[in-house]
Amino acid sequence: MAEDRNLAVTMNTSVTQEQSQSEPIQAQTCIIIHPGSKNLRIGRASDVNPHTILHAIARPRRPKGPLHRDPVLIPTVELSKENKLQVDETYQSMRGTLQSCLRSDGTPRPATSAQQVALANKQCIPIQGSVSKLQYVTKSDVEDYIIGDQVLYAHSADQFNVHFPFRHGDLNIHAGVGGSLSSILADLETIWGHCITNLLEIPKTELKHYRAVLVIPDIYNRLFLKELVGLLLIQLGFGGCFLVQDHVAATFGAGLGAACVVDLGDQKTSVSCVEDALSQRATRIRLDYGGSDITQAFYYLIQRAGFPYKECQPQHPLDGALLTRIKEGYCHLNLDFCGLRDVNFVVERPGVPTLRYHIKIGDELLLAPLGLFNTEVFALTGQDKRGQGQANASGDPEDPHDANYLRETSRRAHKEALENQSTSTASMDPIDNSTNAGGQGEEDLVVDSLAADAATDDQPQQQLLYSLDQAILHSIERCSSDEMKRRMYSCILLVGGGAKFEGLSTWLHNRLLLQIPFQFRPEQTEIIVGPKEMDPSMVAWKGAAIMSCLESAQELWIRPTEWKKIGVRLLRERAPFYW
Ligand SMILES: Nc1ncnc2c1ncn2[C@@H]1O[C@H](COP(=O)(O)OP(=O)(O)OP(=O)(O)O)[C@@H](O)[C@H]1O
Repeated sequence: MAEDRNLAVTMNTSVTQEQSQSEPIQAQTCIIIHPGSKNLRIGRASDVNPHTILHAIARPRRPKGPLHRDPVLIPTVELSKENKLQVDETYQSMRGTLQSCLRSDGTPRPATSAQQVALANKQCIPIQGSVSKLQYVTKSDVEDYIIGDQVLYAHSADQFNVHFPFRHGDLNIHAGVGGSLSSILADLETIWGHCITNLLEIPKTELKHYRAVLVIPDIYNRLFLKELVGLLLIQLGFGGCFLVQDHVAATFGAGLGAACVVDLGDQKTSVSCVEDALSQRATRIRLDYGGSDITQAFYYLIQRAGFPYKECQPQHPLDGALLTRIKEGYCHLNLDFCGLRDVNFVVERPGVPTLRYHIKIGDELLLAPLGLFNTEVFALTGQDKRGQGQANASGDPEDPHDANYLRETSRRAHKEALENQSTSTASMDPIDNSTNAGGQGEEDLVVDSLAADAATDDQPQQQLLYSLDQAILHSIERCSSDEMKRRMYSCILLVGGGAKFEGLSTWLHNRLLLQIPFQFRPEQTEIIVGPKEMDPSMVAWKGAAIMSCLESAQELWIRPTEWKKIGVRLLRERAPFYW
């Protein structure tokens, strides 16, 4: 019911004349903010593309204060013997599969081995260039903080604390310094405020004339959302804001009414089914792996194939960024690319001569992204990786109609209904009594499920670490009707930077074709990456920009005055998603 109401809010184009006149839609005064675990995308709704920066901040460390440096790449872990064996066996079996693959013209595809690659790189000596003009940023260069890509150059000798406010697709709460909710909100205020002033060139004092749309994760934590609205309206001082889920925004960006949306980010992969601007709650899945895990898997593989840049330290920000660039430039899922391929890269560290490498890499380029379909290998970056679904709503002291209230009133109403039933049935024919017993059973079920809801408040539903194809199948299986399942199987939208691997859509298509249940098989399954030639990592941002200008979105805006007065209840009433 609540979902239907919100659907009406989002899609309703019959905003009253008065409202639309009083609030003209001006794309230049709408700022769209899409924060990610690695990247921040920010820009005016009227911009063709947003500014994309590393979503990180470095702050000078206090003398003798605690040190905390969030890594650029998700770190690898010490593998147990069994896990190491499992990872190696999985790669071995993947290599075996590649050996039996055909190219698109039907000819056998020659596979490469790690030994072949190691042999080809044995003689590789890097070419030394001139001394790099890059410089590390030191404490004396900085007044308060460093933001964005500059953070990669924050002096390594423990002068700075480095924070990424988002990790694994959600706020990066941790027990270390800078890991509390208030510290993270302070970091976000600084980073976003800095971008607005310096990249968008809007003075902070002017923000009351601007509105913000915040793109939030599909699976969200209500407490965090409440704080983020406060950050936009009170701390940053925007004149209005609304929140939109990234998957819903992606369907707007792609111009689709219904799609199973798959977001391949840096540290998470999320899937959900969206129809008419609503992400179906039961279909939401977030998995603990993304592009960063693929980069680490790639490094693991090339190390075993004699990677000649022996000094590489993936935990060093500049090497982490270098490995990421090589992955982005060369890794693929295209079976027509085979044999040893030339890979060129330059190692550049401030103040020392650059080193240019020309090396060969073989099937490692394909095996690394194939981890998306063989998730056992992601044990490399964590042996307890999981998936999760949307947590149930919990109580909020500021919201008199919070989930607890709804649960209580449902229980009371249920009890009264039962009492009424028993008095009325007492005077009835015993045959009718038995009919009522059946009805009562049904209502008990409702109460049971409400009780179960209470038991799982705030606890994200734990799920298995599905592979990409399994996650899509599981998500679609949870759609409420067969018709919807059919629609979702016919249109799968891939977004996020990780969707850019060449050949990913064909690979996924082939995997899914074999597994879609016969009765739901659509005439055609379309897998869309980069709709309308858009960069897949910008689709959600674009969608939010489009939404902000729709007349139907005008009733979603939350104003600072009403937020101060009414608070979180406004989100229940206005959010374009089930609160
Ligand atoms: N051409 C490419 N090929 C493969 N991967 C790419 C390419 N370009 C970017 N990526 C990867 O995409 C990821 C970043 O994607 P995106 O910006 O969508 O993530 P994010 O929003 O910051 O993170 P998250 O969604 O996990 O919160 C990085 O891991 C990056 O290496």
